[in-house]
Amino acid sequence: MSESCAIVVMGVSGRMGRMLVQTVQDNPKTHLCGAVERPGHDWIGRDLGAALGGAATGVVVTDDPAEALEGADAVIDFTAPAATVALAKLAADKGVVHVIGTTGMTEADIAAVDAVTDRGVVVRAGNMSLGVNLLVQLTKQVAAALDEDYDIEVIEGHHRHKVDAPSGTALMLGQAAADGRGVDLDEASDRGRDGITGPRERGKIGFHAIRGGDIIGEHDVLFAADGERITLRHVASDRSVFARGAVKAALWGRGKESGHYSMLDVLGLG
Ligand SMILES: NC(=O)C1=CN([C@@H]2O[C@H](COP(=O)(O)OP(=O)(O)OC[C@H]3O[C@@H](n4cnc5c(N)ncnc54)[C@H](OP(=O)(O)O)[C@@H]3O)[C@@H](O)[C@H]2O)C=CC1
Ligand SMILES: O=C(O)C1=N[C@H](C(=O)O)C[C@H](O)C1
Repeated sequence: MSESCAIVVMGVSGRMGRMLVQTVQDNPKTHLCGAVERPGHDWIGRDLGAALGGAATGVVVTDDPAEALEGADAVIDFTAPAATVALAKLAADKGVVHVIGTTGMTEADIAAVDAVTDRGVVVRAGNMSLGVNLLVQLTKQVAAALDEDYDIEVIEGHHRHKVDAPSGTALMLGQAAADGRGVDLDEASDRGRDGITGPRERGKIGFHAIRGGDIIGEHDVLFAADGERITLRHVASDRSVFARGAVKAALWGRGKESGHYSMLDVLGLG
């Protein structure tokens, strides 16, 4: 294993892709060895540095993940579910750690990723920031301490370009609340009320999504009872928190036994 971790960034022109390039380049323990965009993208065949409007990096953007993964230690993937599912098999077959930040994945998508973890190392989380992963643990603790007199609502806000709801983070927080309370999230979920909904059903975990402007990512978990409310809140003010977590996951995953890991494993919070 070489000293510096060789990392490929998938979806390199995206909001997270650009932030990941900078974070990988700034980290003394990592270097960028590949950059991938979807077929037809106008960056294909160009030097990544030049495409980003700076100095040449020697890394040429490709639409062929197999080519990019040659000699890589890890690939960091914040793209879209179909791209992530296809990449999971390739990364596992090539022995490359697959760090997945992509959200909006269906149960079938997650099962497809899970299927490669007999031979591949996957680290997947709907949010890679330290703060949110701590909030997940706090949410579980608070939900375990309170009974159903405390109504739980997860409220999230993101930029206008986000395509999935509830956010991956909201689902992590909802799962933590359900785990703390000892209930099944699928049965307890109440998503996006609208119309004559009737009174709130006891024990439900509500989800609400705000979309607007350039909000990077805001999550509240509300515990509301008669006479008092508790709100647990995380606000991301810079995408670097996600990128730093992803790079940490790539470094952590090197040399690990095959398996499907989360950021709680990486951060030692599991
Ligand atoms: N887990 C976490 O901590 C975080 C997760 N996310 C998640 O990451 C994902 C990306 O977010 P964001 O960066 O804002 O989105 P963007 O749309 O800005 O970026 C996604 C990039 O992936 C590219 N892409 C899509 N399909 C492919 C493919 N087959 N091969 C290569 N590249 C592809 C897109 O290209 P094109 O636009 O040309 O299709 C785009 O450049 C979302 O699911 C988001 O929820 C975001 C932040 C933090
Ligand atoms: O799409 C985003 O931007 C983000 N997505 C993740 C999510 O779905 O929770 C994480 C972060 O909140 C930003």
